[in-house]
Amino acid sequence: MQSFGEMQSMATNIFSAYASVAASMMLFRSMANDIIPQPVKAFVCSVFIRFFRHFFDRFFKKLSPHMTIVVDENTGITRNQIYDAAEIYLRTKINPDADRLKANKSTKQRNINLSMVKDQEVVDFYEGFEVKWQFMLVEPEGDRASFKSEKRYFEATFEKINKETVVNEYLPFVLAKAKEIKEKERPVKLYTRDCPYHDDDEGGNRSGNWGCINLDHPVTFDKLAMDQNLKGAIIEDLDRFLRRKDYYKEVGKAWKRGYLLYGPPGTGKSSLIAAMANYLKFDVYDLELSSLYSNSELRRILLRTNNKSIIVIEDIDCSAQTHDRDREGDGDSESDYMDSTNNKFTLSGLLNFIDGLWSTCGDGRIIIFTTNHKEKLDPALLRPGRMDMHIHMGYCTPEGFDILALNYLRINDHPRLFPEIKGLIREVEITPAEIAEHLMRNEDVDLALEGVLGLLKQKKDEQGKVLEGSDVKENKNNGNEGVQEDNKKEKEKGKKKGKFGKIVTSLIKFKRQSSKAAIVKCSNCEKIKS
Ligand SMILES: Nc1ncnc2c1ncn2[C@@H]1O[C@H](COP(=O)(O)OP(=O)(O)OP(=O)(O)O)[C@@H](O)[C@H]1O
Repeated sequence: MQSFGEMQSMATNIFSAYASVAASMMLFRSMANDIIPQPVKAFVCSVFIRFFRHFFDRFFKKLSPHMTIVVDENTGITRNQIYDAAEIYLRTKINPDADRLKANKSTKQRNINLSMVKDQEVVDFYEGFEVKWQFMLVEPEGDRASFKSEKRYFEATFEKINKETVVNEYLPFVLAKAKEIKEKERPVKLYTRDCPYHDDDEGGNRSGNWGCINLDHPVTFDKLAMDQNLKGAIIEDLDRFLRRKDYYKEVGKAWKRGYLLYGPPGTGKSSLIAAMANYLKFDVYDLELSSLYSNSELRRILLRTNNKSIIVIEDIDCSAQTHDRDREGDGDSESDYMDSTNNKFTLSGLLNFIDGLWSTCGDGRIIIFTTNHKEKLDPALLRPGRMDMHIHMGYCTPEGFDILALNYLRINDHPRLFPEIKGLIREVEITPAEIAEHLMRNEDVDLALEGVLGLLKQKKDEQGKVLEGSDVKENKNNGNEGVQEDNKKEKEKGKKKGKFGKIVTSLIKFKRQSSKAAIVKCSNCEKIKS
């Protein structure tokens, strides 16, 4: 056992040793402070801190059941498709109660998009597991910060056991969903050969012969004044067409559909095409047959159309090439019009393309012919299987008038004037276009309706005189019979270009006068764009 004196001297030794170590440390520290420059000290410290952080991270992450996938905005110099897709897809998953969001809209976009702000989290569920997305933004630091762009990326965190599902199923699902959303938001385009330029053509048609503008046509099926059953049948047909993409492939048929729209001018054929385009979100190609010189040109032009599009050939009866059959051959059979050299444009060239060549290229095409005179059309065009649906657009009916009154005057009824107007509509032939025009003439409901009434009375007088001594046709909407009065034919003479073409022309004019205010006439409204 140690004596008290020995213990005392040991403590003294320990204290003196501690004092000398402390003194040396202080001396060393003050020397280091004087000798080692500040940046070197900062560097040594940061190395230590990084080393320990890395060590701890690795240790604790080994125990974590989660993993994180980083989705950078760019991969090298190109954009990362997954980043773009995640940005679009996650917009639909943002918590509606979020306190802070970003609002974006480019000149090309129609709507304002809300997106995530820095560090914001969005939780998504896929196949029963959770994927937590976080938007990260790193601002550049240092002297040259203003020359560098910020770094943006997403972090997707989920349980490690779901790694395979996330990579092989979830991320492809996000890509597909984003594509779908983009398709829906994309404005429908109107392509025409008259248009000299493209409005944001992402479809890759830049090298083709088509120019395009946005089809800002507000018409939808519910705004169309036409037989409700027919309208329902068209929508059903379009839905079936969209649904059966794989079916067409299975039975070895091209995924295409043909419609023939016929009826007097002003009954809504062009409006129906615009409604179909808006419903399907298909672009429209307005093909002017009179501008074509050969079958090969036609083929080249049609091959440069995008998938999922509507090709419109208006007023097919007015096209000299398609009804002047004598020039093409001498008989009735289609083969008579074959032009083996492909040096001129022929009806058979068009029909062959619709039937055959087209099948080998492209997907999701709708071809629409319009005519005011179905009876004038070449029987080859009407052959079963060529045009899948023949749609008659007739004169206005009382039910059609209800839709027009709701569209233009926002009224469902008018006890004083509706019964008289509807009674006259049953008696006279009047187009929805004529009624629409009169409904738009006055903001005052009574005055607008009285205008329509006056027009109907005037029409009744005129038609009464023309039909003097002859029976009034019982069913004016029955097929094309109602179109055949001579006075109407006269009126339609010289009308070579449909309203659809006129809309194209006015839209192009508007684009050219971008600095001035231009008035663009739409289907059912006068829109002032500036
Ligand atoms: N059925 C309808 N429903 C609603 N509006 C219509 C209808 N028919 C015509 N209109 C109105 O009349 C205008 C002209 O109609 P539209 O150009 O669609 O007729 P169309 O049958 O194609 O005529 P055309 O044979 O002269 O090209 C449209 O912009 C629309 O405002």
